[in-house]
Amino acid sequence: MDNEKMGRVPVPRSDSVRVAVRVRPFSQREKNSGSQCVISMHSGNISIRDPKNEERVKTFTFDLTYWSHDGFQKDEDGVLIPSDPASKFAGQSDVFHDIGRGILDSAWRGYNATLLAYGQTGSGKSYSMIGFGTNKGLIPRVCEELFQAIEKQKENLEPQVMFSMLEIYNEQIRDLLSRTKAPGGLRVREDQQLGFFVEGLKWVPCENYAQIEKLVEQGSKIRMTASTNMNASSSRSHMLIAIQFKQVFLDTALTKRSSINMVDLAGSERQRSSGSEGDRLREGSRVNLSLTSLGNVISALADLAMGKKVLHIPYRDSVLTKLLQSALGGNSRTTLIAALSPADICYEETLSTLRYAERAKKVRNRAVINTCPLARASRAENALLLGFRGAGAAGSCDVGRAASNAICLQGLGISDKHASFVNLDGKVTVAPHSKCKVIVNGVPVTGRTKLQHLDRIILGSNSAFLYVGFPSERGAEDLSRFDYDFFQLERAAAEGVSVATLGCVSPGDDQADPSILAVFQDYVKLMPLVVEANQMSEELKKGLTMELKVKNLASSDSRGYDLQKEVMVKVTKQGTHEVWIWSKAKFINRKFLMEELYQRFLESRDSHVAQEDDPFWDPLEVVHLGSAHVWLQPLAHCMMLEEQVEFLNCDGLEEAVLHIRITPCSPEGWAHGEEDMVIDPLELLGKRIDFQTHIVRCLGVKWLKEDGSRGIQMGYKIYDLPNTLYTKPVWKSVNPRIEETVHFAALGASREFLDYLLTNALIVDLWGLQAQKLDNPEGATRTAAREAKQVCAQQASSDAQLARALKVFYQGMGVARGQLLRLRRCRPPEDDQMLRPFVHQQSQMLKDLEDLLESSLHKLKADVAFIVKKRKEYLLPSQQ
Ligand SMILES: Nc1ncnc2c1ncn2[C@@H]1O[C@H](COP(=O)(O)OP(=O)(O)OP(=O)(O)O)[C@@H](O)[C@H]1O
Repeated sequence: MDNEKMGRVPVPRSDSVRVAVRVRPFSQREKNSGSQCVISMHSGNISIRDPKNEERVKTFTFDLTYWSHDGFQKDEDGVLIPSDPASKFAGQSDVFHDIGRGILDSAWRGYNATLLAYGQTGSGKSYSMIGFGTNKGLIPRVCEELFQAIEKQKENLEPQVMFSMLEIYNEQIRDLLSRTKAPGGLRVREDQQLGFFVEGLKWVPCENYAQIEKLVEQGSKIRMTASTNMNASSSRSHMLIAIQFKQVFLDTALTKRSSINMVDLAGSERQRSSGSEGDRLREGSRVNLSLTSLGNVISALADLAMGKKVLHIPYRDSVLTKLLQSALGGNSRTTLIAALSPADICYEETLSTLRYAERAKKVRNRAVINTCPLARASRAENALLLGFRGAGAAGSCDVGRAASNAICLQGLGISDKHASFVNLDGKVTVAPHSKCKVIVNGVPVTGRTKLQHLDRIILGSNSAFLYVGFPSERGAEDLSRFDYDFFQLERAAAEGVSVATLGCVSPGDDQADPSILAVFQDYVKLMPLVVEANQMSEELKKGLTMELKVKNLASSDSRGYDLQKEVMVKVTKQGTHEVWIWSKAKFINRKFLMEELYQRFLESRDSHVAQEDDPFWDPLEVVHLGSAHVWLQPLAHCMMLEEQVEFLNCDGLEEAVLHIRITPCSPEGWAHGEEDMVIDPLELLGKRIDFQTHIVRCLGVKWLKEDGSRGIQMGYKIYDLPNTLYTKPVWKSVNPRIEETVHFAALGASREFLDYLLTNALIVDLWGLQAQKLDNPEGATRTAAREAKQVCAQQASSDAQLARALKVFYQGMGVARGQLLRLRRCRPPEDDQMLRPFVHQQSQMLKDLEDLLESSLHKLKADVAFIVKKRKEYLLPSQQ
């Protein structure tokens, strides 16, 4: 089974993107036209002078500067070398020495490494990356040295190299190792752990440099190029060569992985100078889209690194930025090489390249070593099987972290002595030690449990095993279907989460909505991560409980349409009940940082971290508890509406009840009477409509029942008014009284406004407020809190009864209002003969109305009397 999972070892600090600049020689064309060199380099600084104004010189500083403009000659092999010892000329080997070696060093150590070549067309990007003839560039040199080093490696290392090569052209991806071109190009997909990846891209396993050399040659031939006005062999496509390098250490069963990305970017020149037209214009703009997006991502990350507030990093804006997501601001050691033309005619472009490079310099990445400890788990799985084989027909073996166990297991949530397997008369059972986590076929077990052939076992957080029974029990099953996802799907099903529970298109229809399927996939992917995060929280004594939730976005649609759902993680601090809601992206990011901290803890037993850097900490935040829909239709008839509506939380359950009144009124605020009702809303067209919203109170707020020290606040937005109106915050009350009125006026009711009233609901959002509290582990305080909670719960339960009673009452009133409206609409018949049945019908309707009013009132009275009695009962003993 494939149960690999990435574990990560931290580096002490985050790395900035390393930026190198390189100036090429004049091209023949530049020489012929008598170009002037506008660039100079001195002690690591690079200066550029404006050819139109000699005085204007701009100087930049970068990590690496390469002068390849002059001072060189060819050796007998055609390799460019310095022409004399004093020359500052930097050849391909110098660039490789700094940049290429850095990439290889990162790869061997298990870091991801990315190299980007940026610059205008013809500035020397391909020369640095691929090279020409004997002047081999970085890519071939890196690959060659990688294999040279592999050959020198010790016996106990098993290296694996996979190679891929693609081109992004016109926002479409083409596999440069495949002769067949997928129509529309290959697609970029997103995976929780892998991030963005290209679906169906060919990855070729390579065993020597010659193979890679052949692949690069083959790929380069296929590479799509089109000439522009500026350079006949120019490329307006981005080429990305990726190498997956995996080292399997046979003695420790540990693997290290590194992903090396080397990107030759398309020319960075602006549209006006490329002279593209027609289809090419589209192509040009789309090439620029990727580069513009890259610039935007770099700018956003640079701002972020400078401490500026950045709401969003636009990785998703282009194919290129998606694929470079981890290279920029993520898990990668990244180098950008900015290729520069020395010529005065390229001044503007070169200056813009230097500015771009300067921004890139500020981007900070978080490169971490990628190790795969779960390779151990699969080894242990073999050991588990072998253990039984060795044990013969009967016996027992313990599994756990400690070396004394028959099967020694590493992994998150695995205790020193975790579980024992017993084979008695050919019947195998498993039993967890103490409270250790053991899950069999998706269900947690607490006692000794019999195992059947092909049972799925999860030990600790996520160490997954398949129990393969004795040969007599085995058939010709396909074991490959029991992959990691199988285990997680089973676990999700045991927790009651499936596509069906999340919502099908229609009952009995297997064809689930694709968005539901996507949410389910997210859920299954995040579920083991949440389990791990909880385990880390427990071991690091962070006291956080994380729960995976599916948020129904329909609650925020004013027309109640069934919108998409999304997963989120509810985080609760155990002692203080503080709550945070994390988006999927935030959780994944945090999980990554948690792993770093946890890894440090494992290595040094030190998990101390400053609060602001603690992935388990966040400042207190306001939590969205739920939304209530108040349908506005009565307003379109100039009718008052008074409702008790539920605030539904993300699970679709009642979070509280809102008591709201919306009253049509005069501009001075005088409530309209029944005589002002209109049958046809169009009668109001163009007229002034005034109404007042009055939020009376909130009832049975669960948020407060869980913790009486909290508060709530409500917010709502009417029609197209830009601002959300918030009620005052109210603390420590399960049934907070609000009593806030706001007057609205539509000066000339438009058809859109009337439509809004007829078809939309006012969405009132309920927000949970929380106050800073200290963890108080004292037992006495806990008991007091528990008692207070009990009283609070009792009170809350009677409040909820009251809320329910009122709700039933108001529902009755709603029906009564409808009947009244119908009565008002009835016009007496012209025909006298029909008058009697009309009167009869009217009196019947009035009678129904009277009955309804009476029974509603009677029920309310009875309910209130019951609640008052109950309240007295539970208040009395505590007063004694
Ligand atoms: N450092 C260098 N030393 C010698 N010649 C160079 C150097 N850099 C570039 N050249 C030469 O300059 C020309 C343009 O370089 P190159 O093709 O690498 O540019 P480019 O930026 O990759 O352009 P494009 O994006 O259009 O492919 C080539 O003829 C190349 O041989």
